[in-house]
Amino acid sequence: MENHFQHVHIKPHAAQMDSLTITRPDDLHLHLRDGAMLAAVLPHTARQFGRAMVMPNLKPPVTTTAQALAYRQRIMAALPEGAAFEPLMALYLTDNTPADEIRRAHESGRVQAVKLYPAGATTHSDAGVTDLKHCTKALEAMQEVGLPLLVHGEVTDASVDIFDREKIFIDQVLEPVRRAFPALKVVFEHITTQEAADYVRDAEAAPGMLGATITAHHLLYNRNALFQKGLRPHYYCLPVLKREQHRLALIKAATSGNPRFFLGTDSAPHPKGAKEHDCGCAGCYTALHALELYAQVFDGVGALAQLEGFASVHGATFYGLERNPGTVTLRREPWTLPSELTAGEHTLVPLGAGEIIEWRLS
Ligand SMILES: NC(=O)N[C@@H](CC(=O)O)C(=O)O
Ligand SMILES: [Zn+2]
Ligand SMILES: [Zn+2]
Repeated sequence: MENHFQHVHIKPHAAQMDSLTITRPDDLHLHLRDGAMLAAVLPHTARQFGRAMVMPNLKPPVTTTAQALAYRQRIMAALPEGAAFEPLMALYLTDNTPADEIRRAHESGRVQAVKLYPAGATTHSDAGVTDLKHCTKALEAMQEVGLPLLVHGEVTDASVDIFDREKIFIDQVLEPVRRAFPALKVVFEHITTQEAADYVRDAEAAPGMLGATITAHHLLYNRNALFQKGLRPHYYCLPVLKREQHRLALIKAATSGNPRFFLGTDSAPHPKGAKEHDCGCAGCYTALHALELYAQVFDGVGALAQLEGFASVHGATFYGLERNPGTVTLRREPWTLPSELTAGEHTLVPLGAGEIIEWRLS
């Protein structure tokens, strides 16, 4: 059982389902990168998902509508022939984002969100926001035109323990910004703690005003995965994996049917050499097998019936989008995940490399 997603407790259920067909899903938090990496990873996402919210933390970051539209064109050009996939674009918020840029983004019809990276919080966040007080005009404009704020929800204060950064972000940043801008739509991205799940579930918010994405890796693993018989860089992401108690709270949230919770893989490709390094990059590569990983989790708690809402309905509704046309089918058909993949001149190691996964996309 060693290499077999041992953290998911399989519940016996009355009628075992061996196949599941759902509306084509959306990945509402995704890193596609650029150039050869984009070309290598995009087909994995386009095979499964109808749309994805593409993160703007390129180097340099996507801070203007013009840059977002140009990036969108590069993504469209990298799509495999005949793929029906639509990238949803996000702007990277900085201390200097003018309100006019927000209006241009909205008017383009192609930019669906604005992303807050607290400066220094994660990969390519150095150009991020040092203090939200610099962003008042931009946030007012977002509130006015209805562009959601997506947050990497961690404080960066060096005195705050890395495992507490998300919990403290709720009180220090998230709740104050939601109070100051009551008509701002907010997505708490890649939540990792019980506190975040409880906050999103319980906060007072009209329908469509507050959401959260949950990754497959935070549903599958607790922080022990980082230290399983040695240091495991491919399980290192931000926010970092947490205790089992938190993983269980996330599973509860994701499988609850609550429309505030939806799928966002945070698939974040980094070349193998940049992960297996003395200062390894944060990010797990899950685009290859994203939907299958989520199916594994939902099946593990007997909640496959909730997968379609989480993966294909709640996120689309939040963003005011129609559901995707078409369906995807998953079958119970165990297969072994590849130990690595070629991505142009680079190698990628997918999450759970070498492990057996129960579900397979047809
Ligand atoms: N999640 C990660 O660990 N890394 C992401 C950035 C992010 O989403 O915070 C990346 O771009 O590599
Ligand atoms: Zn992030
Ligand atoms: Zn991310």
